[in-house]
Amino acid sequence: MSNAISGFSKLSKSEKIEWLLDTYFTDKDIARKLVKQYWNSDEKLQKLHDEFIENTITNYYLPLGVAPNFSINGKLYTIPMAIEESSVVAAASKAAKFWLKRGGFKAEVISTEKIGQVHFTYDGYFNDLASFFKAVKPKLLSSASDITENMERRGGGILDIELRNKTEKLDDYYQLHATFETLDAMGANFINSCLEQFADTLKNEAEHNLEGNLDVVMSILSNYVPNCLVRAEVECPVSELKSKDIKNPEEFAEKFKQAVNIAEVEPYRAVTHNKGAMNGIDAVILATGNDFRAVEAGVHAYAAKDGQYSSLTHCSIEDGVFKFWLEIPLALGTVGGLTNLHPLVKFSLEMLRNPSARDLMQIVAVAGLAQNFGAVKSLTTTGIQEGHMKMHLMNILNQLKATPKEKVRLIEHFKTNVVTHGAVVEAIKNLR
Ligand SMILES: CC(C)(COP(=O)([O-])OP(=O)([O-])OC[C@H]1O[C@@H](n2cnc3c(N)ncnc32)[C@H](O)[C@@H]1OP(=O)([O-])[O-])[C@@H](O)C(=O)NCCC(=O)NCCSC(=O)C[C@@](C)(O)CC(=O)[O-]
Ligand SMILES: NC(=O)C1=CN([C@@H]2O[C@H](COP(=O)(O)OP(=O)(O)OC[C@H]3O[C@@H](n4cnc5c(N)ncnc54)[C@H](O)[C@@H]3O)[C@@H](O)[C@H]2O)C=CC1
Repeated sequence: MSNAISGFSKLSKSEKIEWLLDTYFTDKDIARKLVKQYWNSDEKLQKLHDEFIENTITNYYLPLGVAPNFSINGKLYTIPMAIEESSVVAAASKAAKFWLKRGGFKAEVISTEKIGQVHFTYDGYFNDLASFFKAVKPKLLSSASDITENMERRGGGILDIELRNKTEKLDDYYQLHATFETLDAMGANFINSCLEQFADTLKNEAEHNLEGNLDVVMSILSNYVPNCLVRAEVECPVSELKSKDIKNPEEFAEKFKQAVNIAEVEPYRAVTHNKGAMNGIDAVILATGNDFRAVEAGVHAYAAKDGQYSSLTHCSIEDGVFKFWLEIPLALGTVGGLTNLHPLVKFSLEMLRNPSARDLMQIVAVAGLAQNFGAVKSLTTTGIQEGHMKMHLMNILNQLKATPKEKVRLIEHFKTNVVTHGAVVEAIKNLR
């Protein structure tokens, strides 16, 4: 415990860095130089980034790539993607180009309801609590009117509050289960403020008008939003699947469907299958300044909604038509959070023509579907390594500190040779 420190948060940025260097690094000059190398030379811009979180010491770069040629409901988009993994942007771009010639992507928002809960305990009779809730519900709603005024003016606000009896799961456990429409905001802060107000009102009213003890445990939105759903899909006649990598479209369609069916019934495969979709989803979520932890948690809960973790995408072949679709819950914002603060987020949103939250839900779902299509297409044709390792080659060359000249020679060499880590090591050895 000799590294424990009290009052770290109160130190200045430089003091924090010096403490880190003294405590953990052998070559402090190199470590200090690295940390400072990532500072933006524009001090105002750096300060903006410093203030996003706490104890900031420097910036952590992720590449921002773009995938062009996405036709979504007849409109063309170039989709921004912030991600560290090679081949994801290439796969998205390739899938976009593939479907551009086959009718493009269709997407629709099914619902936009957000959820929040006040979790509380009550040791009296349920019937008493139910009558009390009925009487107090208008007060719960009106007590939050200061918070909801602006949202209501925009057409959103609180949709409903229900009392839920959870005592079969846990002694004395009840909830106020509230639903919200938060329009272009993800809504976490709005919902949490409403919930905390409900909790105060509930507690105060219970003290005077309810027999027994009512205790509020916590008030928080849920990141599980099964009624904030978006669907994206592609379809075309099986015969039109024919392309550079698909010589026999009927065989491809059957095998692709089989791969999706496997992910529907086999959790080990479903997790990896969905990871492929999340490659696209997370990259757009990050580029547009949304909360990827919230999205990840909610999407995976949805994938397990029927009691077993399963595929987020589905496939059918009916009457010679291949159809592939994805349905996911997404609580996104195009206002609030980081969206109006991070200059690259603003840039990304402008590139997407300043979408509403509903538009962004569709774009993100399409990115997920495209990514999953690209991965499963590779898996069921060439195998994943061929394309992925082709894209990963530059990372291996950089790891091996290849010179610019060596890179040119080896990129040429691997146009006709299979990329594996061993093969690249061998080839660079032969050159040197
Ligand atoms: C990697 C490709 C696209 C190569 O595919 P290819 O056929 O070698 O590409 P190409 O050189 O013929 O180019 C065709 C198009 O692909 C795109 N493309 C091609 N190269 C680039 C590039 N350098 N930069 C940007 N875009 C690129 C681009 O759209 C290009 O068109 P163009 O721009 O020339 O008009 C293909 O093999 C592929 O889609 N592979 C799938 C890769 C993948 O899914 N990667 C994710 C990481 S693996 C993983 O995490 C998930 C997984 C697989 O486990 C999920 C699962 O199991 O389901
Ligand atoms: N469990 C979770 O997911 C939690 C997430 N968070 C964080 O909360 C943030 C998101 O919260 P928000 O309340 O969305 O952001 P926010 O607190 O920045 O509020 C956005 C506000 O924008 C205003 N607004 C302007 N135009 C609007 C429009 N057209 N539609 C809707 N609202 C409009 C509204 O007053 C709205 O409340 C994210 O950064 C997230 O990481 C915070 C707590 C918990």
